[in-house]
Amino acid sequence: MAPTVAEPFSDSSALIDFVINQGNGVKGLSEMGLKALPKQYIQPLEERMCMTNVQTHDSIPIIDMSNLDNLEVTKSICESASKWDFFQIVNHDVPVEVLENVKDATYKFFRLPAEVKNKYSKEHSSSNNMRFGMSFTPQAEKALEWKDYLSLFFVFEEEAFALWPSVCREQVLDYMKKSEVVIKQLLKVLMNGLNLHEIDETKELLLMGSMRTNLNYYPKCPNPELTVGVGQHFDVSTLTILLQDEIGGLFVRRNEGDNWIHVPPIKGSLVINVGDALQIISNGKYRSVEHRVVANGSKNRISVPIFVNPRPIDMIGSFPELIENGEKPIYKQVLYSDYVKHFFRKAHDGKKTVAFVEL
Ligand SMILES: COc1cc(/C=C/C(=O)SCCNC(=O)CCNC(=O)[C@H](O)C(C)(C)COP(=O)(O)OP(=O)(O)OC[C@H]2O[C@@H](n3cnc4c(N)ncnc43)[C@H](O)[C@@H]2OP(=O)(O)O)ccc1O
Ligand SMILES: O=C(O)CCC(=O)C(=O)O
Ligand SMILES: [Fe+2]
Repeated sequence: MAPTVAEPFSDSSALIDFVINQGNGVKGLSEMGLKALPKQYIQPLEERMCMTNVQTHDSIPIIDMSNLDNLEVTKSICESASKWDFFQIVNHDVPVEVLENVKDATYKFFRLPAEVKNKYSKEHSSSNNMRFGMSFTPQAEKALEWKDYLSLFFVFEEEAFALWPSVCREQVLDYMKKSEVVIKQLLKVLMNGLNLHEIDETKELLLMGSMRTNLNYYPKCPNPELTVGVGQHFDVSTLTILLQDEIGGLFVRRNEGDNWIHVPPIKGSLVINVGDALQIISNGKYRSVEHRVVANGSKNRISVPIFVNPRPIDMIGSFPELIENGEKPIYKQVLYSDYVKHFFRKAHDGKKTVAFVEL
């Protein structure tokens, strides 16, 4: 009789226990040297990336931020945001050293023992503002995503210094602080592009009143073509500022049915995308854009998005100044935390969360 290959886990609950409850994550699974992808991660065909749907002759814009006083530059930011919704910036004000430090800190966090990382899980975290987890919303997903993350919601510095993991807190705080300058520049340019020249305190809070930084870790995967790193989704932020490493694997598409476009890693660049909150605030003039991450068969990948958001307590809706004469608001007013909870309640299914507030 042919020898049988021993399954590493007796059943599904043993795998969930190892990955989620004990905090080993998919990183723990990957490091076991599995020869095949566990069935819990096998995505239905429609969720997998099909390489024949990738467009190779187009690329997203790359904007040099070194001369923001130049009208051509601000025009290209607004055009990139409204035509592409996704672009990369280079020569921005976030020092390369800050970016390298936060990438190193991400590796340091994920290399911690499972029991240390698990102190930040939903069940054990001392604050709702820090969460170590796997996949996106495992309780709602038919198939899990091949990703671990640490999510850090910034409330104030004292809390971050007291509670965030010591291996990454200073680096994340520095990355957020330095990025804030760039975020303000981008939002100012984008609002100017819609003829809104005065961003008062109330508007600034609606545009960038809260920030969440996620550290994403996508371990190498035995059968990358059968699963996803992150499924097709739209961010719920106003803007997302994303630092990716040199591995690649992030894809975007503007419209359902379009081919996917790869976002190539460029050293020192930051990837910018519009999220749902800016779509709502601008009454659809800037649009959030669908994106996804594929799994990788030979390399681990990390990324560090900063989600720039309204505050959870804010009611959001289109800015009256951005609704031109005769135009009607497309979206209902919504409490931002209700919007985000709605996003987190359902799996990544490629459906637009913004439909939740369409009038
Ligand atoms: C993880 O993989 C991801 C994540 C993403 C994220 C994309 C974004 O655009 S994130 C930007 C989100 N915006 C904000 O965080 C700012 C506003 N924040 C809030 O409104 C609140 O902090 C809150 C997120 C709604 C949490 O409020 P709270 O009152 O504490 O509500 P809970 O009951 O604790 O949570 C509700 C529900 O959401 C789940 N959840 C909460 N935080 C996270 C998190 N950081 N990551 C994942 N899931 C989270 C929580 O489990 C609750 O679900 P239950 O089923 O347990 O009820 C894009 C792509 C990815 O793959
Ligand atoms: O890892 C990436 O490149 C993108 C991650 C992402 O889309 C997200 O965390 O919302
Ligand atoms: Fe995203």
